[in-house]
Amino acid sequence: MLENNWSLQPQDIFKRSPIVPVMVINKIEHAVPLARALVAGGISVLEVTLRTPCALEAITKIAKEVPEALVGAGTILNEAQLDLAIAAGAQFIITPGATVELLKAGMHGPVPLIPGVASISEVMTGMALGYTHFKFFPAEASGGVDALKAFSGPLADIRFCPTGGITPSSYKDYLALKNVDCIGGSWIAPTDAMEHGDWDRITQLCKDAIGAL
Ligand SMILES: O=C(O)C(=O)C[C@H](O)[C@H](O)COP(=O)(O)O
Repeated sequence: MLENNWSLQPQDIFKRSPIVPVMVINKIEHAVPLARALVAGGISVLEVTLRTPCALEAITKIAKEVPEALVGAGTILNEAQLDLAIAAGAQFIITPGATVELLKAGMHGPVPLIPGVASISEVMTGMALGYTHFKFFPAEASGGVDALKAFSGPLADIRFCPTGGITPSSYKDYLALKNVDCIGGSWIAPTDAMEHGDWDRITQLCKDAIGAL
């Protein structure tokens, strides 16, 4: 098992916010207002997906201009992207799946990596390398709440952040599970609200979601 030398530990991320917005930022000018709207609504762990050309720049800007948030990079598929995200200022890394190469690189990196898994075997591969906190992805399509309940038997000490297909009507069911600390979702940062600059709507979505817990 490898030892990590991370600047913070995965539990610091998992325990900080029950909801992690999965952010797809199409325009760089949306990055900071979006981050501020989420923070104003009580959500301060932010995952910026590396799915758009301005994602890395968005991470850099949010890290500099919204210091009250923890900003991480999502959709990291390989070591090259891992290095770019860290250089951009990502404070944590989330991957949709996990290769052994990426798991090893993440363990040697300066910030925590949360590997994506969809099966017990994938968790076991991560555990063998020292990982204890995982993204369960795609959560709904991989068995959802029932799968995570089943995981808690053999994988008693492992924590999950389910993501993928989670909605305002299902997120509480996931958060009620004993092996779940937080969930990821895109509904909290809708593209149309960003396009219209409707930051108040995003803040309200956060307040509603957090307030209902
Ligand atoms: O790109 C990634 O690495 C991802 O993490 C994918 C996202 O987790 C899902 O797209 C979540 O989106 P929703 O299902 O709309 O909540």
